[in-house]
Amino acid sequence: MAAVPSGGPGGPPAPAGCEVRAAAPPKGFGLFACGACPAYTEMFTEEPLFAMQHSGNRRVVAACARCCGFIHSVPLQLEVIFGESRFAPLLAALGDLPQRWQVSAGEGPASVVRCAQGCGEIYCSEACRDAHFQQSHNLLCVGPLSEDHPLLRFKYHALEHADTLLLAAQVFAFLINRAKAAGGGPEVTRNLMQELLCFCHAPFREACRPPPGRAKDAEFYAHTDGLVNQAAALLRAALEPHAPVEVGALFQAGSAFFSEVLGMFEYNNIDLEVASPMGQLLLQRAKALSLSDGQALAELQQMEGLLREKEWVMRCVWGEETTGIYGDEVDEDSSQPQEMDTMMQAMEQGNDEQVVTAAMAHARAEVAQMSLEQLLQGVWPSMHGTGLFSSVARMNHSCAPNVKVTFPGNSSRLTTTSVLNISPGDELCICYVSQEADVQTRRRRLLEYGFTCCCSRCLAEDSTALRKAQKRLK
Ligand SMILES: C[S@@+](CC[C@H](N)C(=O)[O-])C[C@H]1O[C@@H](n2cnc3c(N)ncnc32)[C@H](O)[C@@H]1O
Repeated sequence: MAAVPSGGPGGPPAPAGCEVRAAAPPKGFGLFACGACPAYTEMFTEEPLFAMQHSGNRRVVAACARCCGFIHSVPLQLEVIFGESRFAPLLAALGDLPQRWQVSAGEGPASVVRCAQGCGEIYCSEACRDAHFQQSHNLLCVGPLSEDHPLLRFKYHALEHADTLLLAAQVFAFLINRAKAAGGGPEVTRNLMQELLCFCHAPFREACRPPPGRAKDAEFYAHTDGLVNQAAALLRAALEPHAPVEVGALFQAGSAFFSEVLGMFEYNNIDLEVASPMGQLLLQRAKALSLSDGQALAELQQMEGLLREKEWVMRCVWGEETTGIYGDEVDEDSSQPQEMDTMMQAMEQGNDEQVVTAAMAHARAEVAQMSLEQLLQGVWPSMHGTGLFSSVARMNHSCAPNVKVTFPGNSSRLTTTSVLNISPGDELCICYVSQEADVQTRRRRLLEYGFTCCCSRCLAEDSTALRKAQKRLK
């Protein structure tokens, strides 16, 4: 595979009050504060360059394909969570309650905008639909295509292997659209590729992590190379008829640039998490219902039945695919998603049916014990996805960070907030992993970003651990 130079300066300008410059080796570039900023102050907000909802999360949340916000439709959100046919009677029994809950919450009537070409993508507004179409969807919509079209085959390949292949396709479609808007041609395309390469640090084979227990051996490299080459060939075949010259430039070095873009999403991605409005909406409605009114009581009972079923679904069907929290990243103390994964795996493999049935019955019994108040406080699934943000992509890691990233609105727009007092010239750092984890766990997880953390907290905790171990040996 031909080499593609990557990393380095460039990219979009830094947000006001910040600058991108070289950080202390071996960190590469970093984002630095130009002025002082007191702790717990909002610093800047940022839209992603590229973002998408995890494909597994689409099973429980109806989110806008462009802004990743929850679609404003209580009926649709319930249809998605209770999508299996066994829940059809439950939804039918609700009648028009979901629409009434929507309106009573002051949300206005439910509104879902669909892709005009019938591919199934949904949006929160026409503005989002049109912007998405202009950015990349015009080249990636599968609505009008036949089953054997390379784009459909690419999408099946991506769904089977990695969501980030779909994000890489967004990047390629975006670059083609931008190149054409700027007059087109190989030179324009190469310049745009160069802008993106400042966020790339390694090809996919280097940046990706193997499944648990699997070494990065020759067989693993052959497997990942094969996966990337196959995806690149399908994407090239799908895009080439639209823009042969620009696509020629994107694939000039075979699948090398595609692989760099995939590697970029391994090292640079930010986990998107947008909280569900459903819990709050139903809580408000429940508070508004007067218990003295017979009709209101009936509505409350229906709501209670629905919430009980939702709790059961969440206990039985939630796994890492839907939460977007994968393997190692699950906090040691939150065992639920892992339990559910084990259960789902057992179900999928068709073995140990009794264990699964017993676990589901156990979940049912637990949920039956919950009071209405507990049910109303229960968590609804969040939108989980992945995004690339140009400024945050320049922020290095610290185990004692001075900045945190949140998604306070109903969209993928992130907000950065200082968590310590910041002085002019300070490097702005976030924590890439769980701050609560011990030094060994943090180091292991950070290896997935291609480095060993040597921050002062790690060094202090490491030497304490070493001293304790030495004492035990004495
Ligand atoms: C999101 S990027 C951060 C910006 C990057 N340094 C640059 O030059 O564009 C993540 C990459 O930065 C490097 N990095 C981040 N924090 C680091 C740290 N504390 N020590 C060493 N390298 C770090 C690693 O190469 C990591 O894969």
